[in-house]
Amino acid sequence: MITVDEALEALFALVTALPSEEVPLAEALGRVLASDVAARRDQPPFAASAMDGYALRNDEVRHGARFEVIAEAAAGHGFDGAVGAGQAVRIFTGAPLPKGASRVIIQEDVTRKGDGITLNEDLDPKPHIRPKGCDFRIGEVMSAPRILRPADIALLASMNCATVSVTRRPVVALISTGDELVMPGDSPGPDQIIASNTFGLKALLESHGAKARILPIARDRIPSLETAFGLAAGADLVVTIGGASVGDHDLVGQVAGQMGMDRAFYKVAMRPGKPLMAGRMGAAAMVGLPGNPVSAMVCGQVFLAPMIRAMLGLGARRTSRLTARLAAPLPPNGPREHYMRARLTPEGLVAEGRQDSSLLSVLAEADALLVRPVNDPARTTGETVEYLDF
Ligand SMILES: Nc1nc2c(c(=O)[nH]1)N[C@H]1C(S)=C(S)[C@@H](COP(=O)(O)OP(=O)(O)OC[C@H]3O[C@@H](n4cnc5c(N)ncnc54)[C@H](O)[C@@H]3O)O[C@H]1N2
Ligand code: MOO
Repeated sequence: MITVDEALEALFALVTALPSEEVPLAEALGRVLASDVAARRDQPPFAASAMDGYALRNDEVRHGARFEVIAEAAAGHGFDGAVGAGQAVRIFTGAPLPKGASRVIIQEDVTRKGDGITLNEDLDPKPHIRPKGCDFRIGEVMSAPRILRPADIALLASMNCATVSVTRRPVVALISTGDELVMPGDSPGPDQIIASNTFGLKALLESHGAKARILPIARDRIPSLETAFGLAAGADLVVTIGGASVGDHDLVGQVAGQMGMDRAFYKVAMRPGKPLMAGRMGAAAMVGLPGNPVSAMVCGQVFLAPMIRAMLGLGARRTSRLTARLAAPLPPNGPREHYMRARLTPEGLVAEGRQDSSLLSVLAEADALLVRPVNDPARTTGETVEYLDF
């Protein structure tokens, strides 16, 4: 059996960064910027007032000084003339600062009478002017790769970019296998359960930037699995769920092999998730996940999410781990890396009591996967351990 790190390296070797596509800025949230973007203008493009008030010459400012208001400058409607000695321009936030002016006095600091103003005592000392280009200069770069957040979208819009080049979303085909499965909303027979893994994995993969297609459930028969693999054509990554173990009805490896899957590995020293397989199937990468619901979700987090990030051009790196103190002791770990469902409490991390890989309710309660290294000795309360945010 190979280690988790060795499996991850083998999985990275199955994928490459995908090409880019141009999308409207309004649809770019969460996408990965594929190439650097340079600002097409200065922002602001002119020195601008930061407040509502009066623009005048700074060297004339003192308590009791009087000025004649000669014009108005508003956002979108600047004043073309110049401000001379003893003159002021009524100005509003965002308006271009008129020529000759070097300070804005906020309106709270003046007394206005007709076309004249007098400066009050205790003037706000700030100039209230935003210099041209103080936010960004023409040619300044937003660098790729980068997952676009709301603030990035706002900055790109301000740079006057209407469309943006992003990495194409990886397309993942998800195939649940098993005679016992029906879709949510169907009426299960007495021996049947609901296919939950495809839905959990679709959500997980899409939260990492993939586009996931749920294919019809494949039955535990060779022609049914062949049909499912056929329907997966065109996907960048084909993921099967279940049928990966050693039972008489576990046919995924056999059928994938007959259909040309070049196997990279089978079985990883981890818990849950041991009977994991992967390889190349034509142009696509193929990963066969174990069927137990928690095993499938943990493998999704530990293996599929990093593969998606690599395809998005974000680099081939394992999911970053955080650290926390233990709020309860742990027994020694065995020969497989153990991903334990755990809760983050104010006192620290607490592993859930029940760790059976069928228990989705325990997974949904958990907010962390506590990582126990191979043969980790017993741990006491207060020791620092690693975990994945879940
Ligand atoms: N003799 C052995 N038996 C098993 C071993 C072993 O080493 N020797 N490994 C165990 C481990 S660990 C796992 S994990 C499972 C993996 O088995 P499969 O990948 O073949 O999965 P299935 O048998 O098809 O299903 C297991 C379990 O999960 C349920 N399931 C399957 N697909 C879904 C789905 N899409 N949604 C919800 N639930 C699903 C299925 O009904 C079974 O209950 O093998 C152990 N056995
Ligand atoms: O690996 Mo199985 O995935 O332990 O339940």
